[in-house]
Amino acid sequence: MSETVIKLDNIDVFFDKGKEPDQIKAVKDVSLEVEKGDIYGVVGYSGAGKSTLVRVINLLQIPTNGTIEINGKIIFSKQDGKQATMLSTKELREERRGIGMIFQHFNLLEERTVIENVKFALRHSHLKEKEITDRAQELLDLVDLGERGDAYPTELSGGQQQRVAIARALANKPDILISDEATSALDPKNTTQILDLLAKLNKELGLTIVLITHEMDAVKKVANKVAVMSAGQIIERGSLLDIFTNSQSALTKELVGTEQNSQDALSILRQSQGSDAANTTVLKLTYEGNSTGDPIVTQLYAKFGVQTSIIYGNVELLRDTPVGTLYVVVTGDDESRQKAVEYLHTAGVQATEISLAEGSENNGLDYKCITKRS
Ligand SMILES: Nc1ncnc2c1ncn2[C@@H]1O[C@H](COP(=O)(O)OP(=O)(O)OP(=O)(O)O)[C@@H](O)[C@H]1O
Repeated sequence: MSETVIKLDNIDVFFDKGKEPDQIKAVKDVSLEVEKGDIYGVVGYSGAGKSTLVRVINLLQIPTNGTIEINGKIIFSKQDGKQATMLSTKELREERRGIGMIFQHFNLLEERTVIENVKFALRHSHLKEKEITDRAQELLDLVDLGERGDAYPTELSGGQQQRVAIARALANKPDILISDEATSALDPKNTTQILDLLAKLNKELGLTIVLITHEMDAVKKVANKVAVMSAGQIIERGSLLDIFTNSQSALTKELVGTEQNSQDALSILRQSQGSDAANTTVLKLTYEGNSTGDPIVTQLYAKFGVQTSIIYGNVELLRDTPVGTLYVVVTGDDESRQKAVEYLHTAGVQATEISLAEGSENNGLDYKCITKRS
């Protein structure tokens, strides 16, 4: 059974602007549930409110209103200015130990060696000196830097420094890790290494990760769930697959890149359709796993006598699962086309009918979901 580890209810974070009457509403009425073992991507452009929202999780940012529950315990609650729950400083320190955090800038102590940086995070633990050293070494081994304990941060690459920061963040054995743009300053190779490491920690330690980023590629590689933020609110959320294959808002489509693909497909379709639109249906097909589109499309002719032309296609890796998208034109009588669509449904293919009418919603694309993945 799934277990909720982070529950944010109706969170507002408003900042006063000095003497001005208006406030900056950085987070507006946001609710979010993160379950144990999730890698929950929170994406959006700069200024959307992502950092402010995640800083609320460990009360680095005190909300204006809302309730924060961590591992079933309410650690903060305030509604309409009335405070119901706020932990003491000591309790808060304890709670924060259960939540590690990494940032875009690694914030390492440059005058201390790598192992000393990790040991620094254990200075308030009740461990003895030898135990602290052993634990720090164990953490460095975990992030594949077991041999570099005596190096200084400046002797390491950006990716290695971020791995030290991860080791430090895990020092007190948190069950939640918040990653705030942790790969934003890294090159693609180091980014991949860090994301692979986060995925490994998630899998091997059962670490729950909240991944704040403006890079959809990072989310695509490791997250299982995604929330899209804009102007202080979550405008869309869902499983990684849903967000990529069935995104609703223009911003989400823009972030995942499907908007451009759709527009390319649409313009090809408009050119190729001509006036012969009778007896045809334009479909966007989405399928996951190792099946490829070709056999499915070929089978439609053999089984139902409908002709199917592929107009546009691509395959993406979501986590490690290939997900294909095809834009196809299906030609045949009404009944055969309907049967073909039903067959696609039973074959686990999501089919979305596309209207080519000019001026229809969404820049000419009018989605009507006619089958759903079962
Ligand atoms: N301490 C603060 N005082 C006043 N305004 C703030 C404060 N912190 C954040 N803001 C404002 O709140 C809004 C959201 O900022 P936030 O940093 O949460 O966005 P973000 O999505 O994380 O973007 P970025 O990646 O650029 O940090 C912005 O308008 C920002 O200027």
